[in-house]
Amino acid sequence: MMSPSVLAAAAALIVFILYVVKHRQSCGGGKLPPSPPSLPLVGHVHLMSPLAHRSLLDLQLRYGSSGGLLLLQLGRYRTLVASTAAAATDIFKHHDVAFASRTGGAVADKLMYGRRNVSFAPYGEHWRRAKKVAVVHLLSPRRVEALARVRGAEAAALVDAVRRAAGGGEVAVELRPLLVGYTNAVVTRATTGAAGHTAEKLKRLLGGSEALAAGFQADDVLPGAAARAVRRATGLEKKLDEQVAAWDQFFAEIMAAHAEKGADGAGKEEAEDIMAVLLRLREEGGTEGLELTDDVIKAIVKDMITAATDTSSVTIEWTMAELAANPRVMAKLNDEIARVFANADHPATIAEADLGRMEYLRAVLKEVLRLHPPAPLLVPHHSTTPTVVQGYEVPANTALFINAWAIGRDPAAWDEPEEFRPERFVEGSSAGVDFRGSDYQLVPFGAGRRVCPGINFALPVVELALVSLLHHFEWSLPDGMRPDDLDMVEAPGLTTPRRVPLVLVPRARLY
Ligand code: HEM
Repeated sequence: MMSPSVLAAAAALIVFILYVVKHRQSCGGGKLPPSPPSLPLVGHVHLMSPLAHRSLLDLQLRYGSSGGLLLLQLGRYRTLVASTAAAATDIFKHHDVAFASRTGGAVADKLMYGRRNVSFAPYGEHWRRAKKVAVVHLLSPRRVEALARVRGAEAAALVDAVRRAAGGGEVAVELRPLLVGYTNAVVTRATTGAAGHTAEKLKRLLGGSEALAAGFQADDVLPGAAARAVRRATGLEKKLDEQVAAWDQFFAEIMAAHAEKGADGAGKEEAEDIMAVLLRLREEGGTEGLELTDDVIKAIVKDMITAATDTSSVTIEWTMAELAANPRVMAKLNDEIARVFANADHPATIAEADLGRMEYLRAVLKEVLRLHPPAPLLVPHHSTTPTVVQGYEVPANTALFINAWAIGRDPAAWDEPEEFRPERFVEGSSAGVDFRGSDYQLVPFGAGRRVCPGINFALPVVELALVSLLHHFEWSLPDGMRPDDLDMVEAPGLTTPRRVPLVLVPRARLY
């Protein structure tokens, strides 16, 4: 007798063949963007390595159009890949609405309450309202400003954690757990108002979800019912259900705690966390037309937590790595920090207002995000109408990868793109280029309608941690290691930390 998993795989294959035949028939007859040779059924999946952004740049260079477009069949998704600043410019300037939706799937549905969050929501009224709530009420400059005390306290805790890890001597320290601890603590406090035990719980939940979302899934290759059969047969469905239940329980407890606090929070709007703001908006009716059910509130808070935590810690780790790899830049940034502090009222404490006076710090951060965008393919977009991009027809229902990692290395947009040189943002042809979505050669936060709404939240979190680490410690490579020895390759995933966690030696500075 056949085992359930063999039966499921056979059923999946049949459904998949039917799906591919139907799908291929639905493509129009215009001039499509160029594609590499494909295999029956799998399309181009076999050409992808786990580091998709790197495979996609290789494929672009071999098979792509001169403008930077490539069309692939990745499992069940016909996928347009944009790998140059010119291609990104055309898409964001002229076809933003057409590509403003997201690819979906049962896993995203399950993990995000039927995609009723912001980042995975299909383009439409729910997304529009939820994003407005996020921009106007949750991540506004005023609310970000109100979290300054939280950031200050957690940055001080990060410095203490480094001191403890170094044990008072000059000991090599692995930075990642400390940085994840820092961003996790800031984000937990900002979203739920809780700390300590709650932050630990959240860290475990985030770890579990990441493992489930990593790599190519049955969902990416097979249509609905077949993918579900494979998930069931492989035990993934059960793990997913357990994860979903654990997150839901977590949020139910946080909501209950907020309800208990009740009117205590009223009148103290400035100190409100994101969950509290959403509950208040529901109460007051100022929800921009968004129906804020319990599930929608949970979906949005979960979205903020998952979008904010790893992206920020990954950025800080890459920055410290580039500084260790480029001692000249490290020394210049240290000088800037020392100069600003020498003129500050309290030279030992860091005021966020001082960050705005650190022009070179911002240039360093731009250079890091150019070479190491934490989400190298952004979040995949999806087209809802047919379009013509750079003269090529792109049918509706096409996924879109904007390869921000490749665009940051586009030789038509950047002088000596592989060189780490923050000065390019201060003088020369790239001076003034910013990452907020209007300069399409630098899109670590995306651009257009789907641009990241968390930029203002992320910048002080990242910059305050960096300045704290550099102001309180001198950093060097472990004994015997030279800057060129640092491995600068990413680990696979939707967000890409360093493949090799960064280990550096801190030496406390005395003030
Ligand atoms: C260094 C930190 C961060 C980076 C590099 C980053 C990057 C991104 C990218 C690439 C996207 C997708 C853009 C696109 O699809 O075109 C995105 C979307 C999003 N980000 Fe961020 N992000 C960061 C921090 C944050 C923070 C702190 C928050 C919230 C507190 C946040 C909330 C979101 C949300 C809600 C979306 C979905 C927007 C939509 O689909 O309309 N992000 N982010």
